[in-house]
Parts: sequence; C-alpha cells; structure tokens
Amino acid sequence: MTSYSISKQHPLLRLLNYAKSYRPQVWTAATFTILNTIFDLAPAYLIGVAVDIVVEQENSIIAQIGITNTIGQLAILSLLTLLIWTLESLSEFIYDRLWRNLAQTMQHELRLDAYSHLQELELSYFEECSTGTLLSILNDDINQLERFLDSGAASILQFITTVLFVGGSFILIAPNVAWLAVLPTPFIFWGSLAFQKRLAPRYADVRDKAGFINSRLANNLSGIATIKSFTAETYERERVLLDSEAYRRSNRKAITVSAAFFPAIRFVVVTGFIATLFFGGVAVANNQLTVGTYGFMVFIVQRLLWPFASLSSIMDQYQRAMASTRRVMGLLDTTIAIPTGNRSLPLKTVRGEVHLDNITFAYNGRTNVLKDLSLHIPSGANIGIVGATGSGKSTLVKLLLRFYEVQDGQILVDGIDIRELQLGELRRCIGWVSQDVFLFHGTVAENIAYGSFDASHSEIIHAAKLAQAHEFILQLPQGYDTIVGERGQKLSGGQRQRIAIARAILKDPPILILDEATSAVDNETEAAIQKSLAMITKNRTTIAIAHRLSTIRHSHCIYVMEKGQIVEQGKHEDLLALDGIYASLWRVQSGIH
Ligand SMILES: Nc1ncnc2c1ncn2[C@@H]1O[C@H](COP(=O)(O)OP(=O)(O)OP(=O)(O)O)[C@@H](O)[C@H]1O
Repeated sequence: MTSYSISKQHPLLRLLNYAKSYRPQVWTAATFTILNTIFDLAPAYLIGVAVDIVVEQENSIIAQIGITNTIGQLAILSLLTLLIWTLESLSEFIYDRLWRNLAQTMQHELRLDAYSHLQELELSYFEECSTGTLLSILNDDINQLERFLDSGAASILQFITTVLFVGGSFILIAPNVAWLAVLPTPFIFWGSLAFQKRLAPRYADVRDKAGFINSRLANNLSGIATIKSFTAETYERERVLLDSEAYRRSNRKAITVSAAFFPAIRFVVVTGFIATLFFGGVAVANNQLTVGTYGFMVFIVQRLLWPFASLSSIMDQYQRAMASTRRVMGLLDTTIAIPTGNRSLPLKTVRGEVHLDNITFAYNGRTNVLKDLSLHIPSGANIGIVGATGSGKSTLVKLLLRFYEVQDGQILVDGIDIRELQLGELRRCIGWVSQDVFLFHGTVAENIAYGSFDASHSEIIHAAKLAQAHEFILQLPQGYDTIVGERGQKLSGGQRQRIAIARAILKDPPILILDEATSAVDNETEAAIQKSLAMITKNRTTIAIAHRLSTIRHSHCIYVMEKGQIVEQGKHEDLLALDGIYASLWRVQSGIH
C-alpha cells in the first residue's frame, strides 16, 4: 500500500538537490576523501621507489634530483613517507568527521521535514496509508540514508579515485603491461551494473515488506486488549509470522543476488592480477621493465582491482539508500490536498457565526454522506444535532474543521468561506471534543493544557473543575502529575472524556463542538457537566451532537439528521409537538410508550 507519490527524477539527484545548502560541506568532505585516498595509495609508489633506490642506486629516480648517495636517498624517502602518513591521518580525520556530521544533519532535517509535511497532509491520507508504513519511512528509511552518508559516499569516492589514480599511473609508467591489468575492469563494470539493475527492485520490495510488518506490529500493539479478549493470540502470531516470512523471503531474494556478486567479481579480478604477475615478470626478464616498476605494479594491481570487489557492498548500500530516498522523497512530494487559504481570522475578532450552505460530501469514492445540507448557526447560539448512527453528524463537524473538503456548496464562518481562511486560524477558533478522545502519553495537567501550552496551573485546575474532572484527578496517585499512559489507557472512558472537555474549555474557543462528549459518563456526572457547560456555552457558538437527548434538550435549536439530510428542526418542545422522529426517540429514551 504505497499511496505516497513516487518521483520520476533519479533519487540521487533528488538527494543532492535536497542537500543544496550543504554543498560547501559536501565539496570539502569530497576533496579530503580524494586526498586521503591518494595518500593511502602512496605507500605502493614508495615501495617502488625504495626498490628503485636499492637496485639502481646512483641511477635511481631520486638520484636524478641530485642526491646520489643511497643512504641520503633512503632518508629522503623515509621523510616523505612520514609526511604522507601524517597527511593521510589528518585528511581521514577531516573527511570522516565531515561526512558523519553531514549524515547527522541530513537525517535530522529530513526526518523533521518529512514529519512536518506529513502533519500537513489531510486526514484521508492517513486513512489510506498505514501508520506502520509511515513509521518505517520516518525511521528505517531515514536511518538507511544516514548510514549511506556516514560511510557509503566516502567509499564511492575512494573507489573512483583509486581507479583513476592507479589506472592512470599504470598507463603512464608501463603502457605495455597496463592494458592487462585494466582489461578486466569493463567486465567488472558491466557486471556491477547488471547486478545493480537486478538488486534495485529487490531492495524496493524489501523496504515495502518492512513497511507491512511495521504496520502489522503497530496495529497489533495498539489493539492488544482486543486480541486478548478474543484469545486471538495464535491467529495474530500467525499473521505476524506470514508478514515476517514475506520480509525474510524478500530479503533472501536480494541476498542471493548480492552474495553472488563478490565471488563472480573476484574471479575476474584474479585474471588481471595473474596477467600482470606473469607478463610483467616476462617484461622484466626481457629488460623491458625495471624491477622497481614491476614490484610497484604487482603490489598496486591489487589496489586497482580489489576495490571492484567491494563494489558489491558499495552498490548494496547505494541501492538500499536510493530505495529509501525514493520513499522519503515520495512522502515529501505528496501534494497537500487541503491547502491553507490566505485570509486571516484573528481569534479575538471571531463572532462564531457558522453557515453550511447546500453542502454535499462523500468520502473518497463512496456514496454521498451529506446531501445538499444547509444549516445556519447564529453567533453565540447553541445547537444540538441528533440522528441515527451513520447519518453524518460527525462528518458535518469534521467538514467545519476542514479535515475533509466539501464536494459541493460552501461552509462559512463569520461569512467567509473556510477555504479562504488560514487553516491554523480556522482551527484555533474551534474547540472540538471528539467521539474518541485521544490523550497523549504524559501527565493529566499536560493533557488538559494540550493546545493551550501557556496555561497556568490554576487555569488548568479551573478548567478541570468546570469539566467535573477535578475531584477524580485529585484521587489519582499523583493528582495532576499522574501519567495517563499511552492514549490515556490508565483512565476510564468517562474520565478521559472529562479531560478532553477540560482541554476544550481551557482553549476557550469562539466555536465549541461537543461530539458525544459526555456519552461515557454516568447520568449524575453528566448533569453536573451540563450545568458547567450551560455557563461555558453562554454566548459561545456551540454544536452538540448526542444520542442521549437530555444532553441537547435545552439547545436553541435541535436538528434531526437522517441519511445525510436534516429532516426536522426546532426547539425541544416544537419537535415534540411535531411528533416525528425526535418525538419518538424522546418517548423511547424517557420510557413513555
Ligand atoms: N473516514 C471515513 N472514510 C469513509 N467513510 C467514512 C469515514 N468516516 C465515516 N464514514 C462513513 O460516513 C457515514 C457517516 O459517518 P459519521 O461518523 O458522520 O456518522 P454519525 O452520524 O456521526 O454516526 P454516529 O452516531 O455513529 O457517530 C457512515 O456511513 C460512515 O461509514
């Protein structure tokens, strides 16, 4: 299930483009990596020169700069060696530190960017994409990229430098034998490209499978109580096993290809080595090559060819990183289907007039949930919405919050189409107590102050008192500092609801939405909450959705919904007099037959 978009541009280009602001660091790190590789290759040349000194003595290469004494030549060579080793260590320190810090910066920024973008996406995106898949992008894929930048980028540069430097030296020093050593490289190149082509889709599949298993695990952990109550442990273990097995199988397919690479390449490498060893030796015997050059060549041919063998792990890391880049960039490329408008709606100026004008809405690809629905809530009015389950009540308020976009008609707040408003400002002026309350892992006080982060402790307590939550909070082990557990699971449903009400009260919004906000509390507590709410909702636009009619009976206007339409509306008494759906519901609930 990959509903994030996949860009057509090569992921490496995307990554480089993304790292644009770090170009100076990238260039410096690359330069020092190349320098370090050259210093690292130097000992082979130095060995060649050493052999040249002891064999050729006053005719050696160093002798040509004026030092004919062998001891003097060796002393110069030793000093040169010391200098090169020092530079090698220094350059290694510099490039290693730069690449690794860059990896940290990039993973930090990418994760933050990806998360920030994700937060901007509409609710339906999250309904399509599983949490596990998104988690695996935010964690695994970004960590994969971090590993690649940590060492992979340097490995690639080291490889290219070695090949160019050693290959170039070969051609310059001994063009007759050089071609023998270089001969296998096109085969190795061709081979690695072929392997790379075969590996890429396999790693993409591995990443997808990792996403599936993450999603299964995340789902099961949050539904653990359901699993236990249905004694579905064996069933779930089986499902995890199947996903895990699919992940293993997918990895196996990638491993088979990647593991075959090394032996295959080694076979080609060894032919180059043997050829240099044999034909180079023949050239020395025929006085066509000096012993020093031969020694250098035999030693260095391995430095030229063996990196081709490590090409497999470099390719491996590269392919994994590119698969991850594709997924992360795909997420970053996902267009925001509900963009913010530009018009400002300062909180202090909001009157709270809400007008739903002929709205029609259907969830993605489904039949209409709301049809030509119109509703006008004057500023400061309290309205109640009732209706059969699934009639579209919650959908209506979610549209007001602009979680989804209406297909037809418009929603106006203070006479302005909400699509024109800045999304943040629209949502800041609405307090929403949803049907399924979500509490964050943290203390009771932190949860009440969620969204009102500057609230003082006394303001938090005041809100809790109005929500009839203060008493029970005081009885918790650490009072307001009690940790509520993930999703507030250490509290009862009714307690969670009261904390959510306190949260909305503390926010003090011009428009308050209570969607079955007191459905889980007992009648007595509800009556107490109603008393507080009567105070809070005074002169504040309030939309209360309830199945329990006593909750909304005192509303200025009650709307009865059926199949996405308003079928009755009026005050409690008017609706009873109408003797329609509301009246019959009221009779059922109050026990009148
Ligand atoms: N995210 C969604 N994606 C697809 N369909 C949805 C989604 N949310 C709700 N629906 C469908 O929309 C219809 C209206 O749902 P809604 O939650 O608005 O009803 P409701 O009147 O609030 O019901 P209840 O009283 O049970 O809370 C239902 O048929 C439901 O299946």
